[in-house]
Formats: sequence, structure tokens, C-alpha cells
Amino acid sequence: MNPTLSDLEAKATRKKAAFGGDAHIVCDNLVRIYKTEGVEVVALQGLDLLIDKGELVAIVGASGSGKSTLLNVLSGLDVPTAGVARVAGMDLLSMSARDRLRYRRSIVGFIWQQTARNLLPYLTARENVELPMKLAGGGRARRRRADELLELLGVASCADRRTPEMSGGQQQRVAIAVALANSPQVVLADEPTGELDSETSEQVFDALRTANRELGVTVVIVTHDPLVAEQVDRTVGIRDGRTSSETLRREDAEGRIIAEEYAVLDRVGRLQLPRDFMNALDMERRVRLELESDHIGVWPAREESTDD
Ligand SMILES: Nc1ncnc2c1ncn2[C@@H]1O[C@H](COP(=O)(O)OP(=O)(O)OP(=O)(O)O)[C@@H](O)[C@H]1O
Repeated sequence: MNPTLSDLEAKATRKKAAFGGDAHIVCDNLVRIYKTEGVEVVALQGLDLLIDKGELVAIVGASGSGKSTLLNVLSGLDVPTAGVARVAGMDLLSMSARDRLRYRRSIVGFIWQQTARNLLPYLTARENVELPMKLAGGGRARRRRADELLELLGVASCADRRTPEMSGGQQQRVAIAVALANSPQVVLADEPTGELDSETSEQVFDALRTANRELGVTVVIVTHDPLVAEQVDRTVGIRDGRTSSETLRREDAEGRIIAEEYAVLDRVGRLQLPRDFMNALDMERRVRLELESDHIGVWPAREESTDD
């Protein structure tokens, strides 16, 4: 049954929980301004984003939209200019240098686009996976955990190979094992399939999905490949340093995958109408809104009368 208008009014007066509540990743009005030689570039312009524990989310957007800036903030490499960024309960703006090191070592794992940046070429795959555990003071179970991770990601056969003896896709799957070595709560991947062909990309993507499903780790993948984004439950679109749209995928009763695109509503109620919708109805400057019991109607403004 649809709610009545008085139900909606009662709901509106109820107190709202703090933004983000217990989300695993919270970005609230995040701003990052770069200053170079007196010129300011606003890379993030009040970005809001919530990701729950155990989600697998893709972040898409055109070049320059702010995706890498966001990922650098979430990985603890960069500090935003203003706003709130919280991951696994840790405040990324006020964290001490010591906490930052701990955060980067054991709370987040990272996978870069360039395969060469993820692995040391003179170590075998197994040694690469063992290295972060060694740096964090891990004990003798290191080798067993490295082998288990390589097995889980389908690259057990590469354990004794060095980087030049592996394909690009195998290297990226080993890189995922390296990122998972210290059992992080969150894995961040910046264009992890950017240098790979579509078939190999699919294998790397499968490996990320396996890590998410089997280990319960929250996974955030930045990409500008819309096809890659089709393989996740939620895709967040970024435009001009803000979240602009979300696509949610679900299965219907017949098992068909349905993707629905939503506009993002910010905390004060602003939303961006798609340009093609506005053009189709000649919407400009103002629209008329009407609250119904289960939706809000948006109409073009009435034509001004030209009669005298
Ligand atoms: N270190 C920096 N100094 C100055 N400006 C920067 C710096 N890093 C990024 N920018 C600017 O901030 C904006 C967002 O850049 P960002 O790299 O986050 O975008 P992106 O969506 O990741 O792009 P791409 O898909 O090309 O990697 C761009 O205008 C970029 O030029």
C-alpha cells in the first residue's frame, strides 16, 4: 500500500541518524583543492559517498572527474582539504602519522593500474605476497597464507615465477593477493584492468569478486571502462568532483539482470536531472514540483502568458 501524505509528513519530522551511520566508507562533503603555481584546481567539490561493509563498488567517470584523487584520499596517500573521510571507523583527516602507517599497512590494500608498480620483479609471486606480511612483523604462517591466497585467486601455478614469467592478467591477480596479504578490511583498485585486453580483464575482475565474496573484504574499483562497471552490484558515477549517478543491478524473478540508473540526491535535497531528460521537455531555469503519495512530479515551468 502506498503511504498517505500524513504518513510522509510524520516520517519527515522524525530525527535523522548522523550521515553515514555505520557505513564502512564515509565521504561527507569532501573537498580537495590542488594549488600549483598560484592556480587552484578543485578536484573534489563536496563529494558524498557511502559504502557498506562487504560491498563491491565500481567508481566511473570521465578523465579528470576526480576518481584518482578520491582513491588517493581513501588509501591514506593524500589528505583532503576539507570534509569528512572515514574508513573502517578511522578518520583520514585527523589521523596521526603512526596511525596512517598502520592504516596503510593493515586496514587497506591497494592495486595500481601499472602491473610493474604492484610487484617487485626480482621476487617470485609467493615472495611478493609474503613481503607485506614480513614488513608487518607476520610470523611463520606467511608462506601458507601466501599459497592459500594464490590458490584462491587462481594463480597457484605462478607461485615460483617472477614477474617477467607471468602474463599481465596473472600479475594483476598476484597483485590482488599482495593487497590481501595482511587481511585488510578494504581493497582499493585504480584501473586494475586498464592495461589488459577484455578477456584477461574478466579474469582479474573475477578474482576481485572472489576476494569480495570469500573473504568479505569491501572492494572499490575505479575505472573509466563502462563494461567493467557492468559486473558489479553498484556503480557510482562521478562528475566534476561530485557523485552524480548510481546504477544498481538486481536479478528479477526470471533470473534476468536488471540495471537501474538513479540520480544522486545530496543531503540538502539537490539532484542533477539528466541533460537529455531536460532537453526532451525543454526544461530550463525552473521546474514545477508536486508531491504525490509515492513520488514527486517534475514539470516544465508554465508558459508565461504573452497576452497584454
Ligand atoms: N597533483 C595535482 N596537482 C594539480 N592538479 C591535479 C593534481 N592531481 C589531479 N589534479 C587535477 O584534479 C582533477 C581531477 O584529477 P583526477 O586525477 O582525480 O581525475 P581522474 O578522474 O582520476 O582522471 P583519469 O581518469 O584521467 O585518471 C583534474 O583536473 C586534474 O588535472
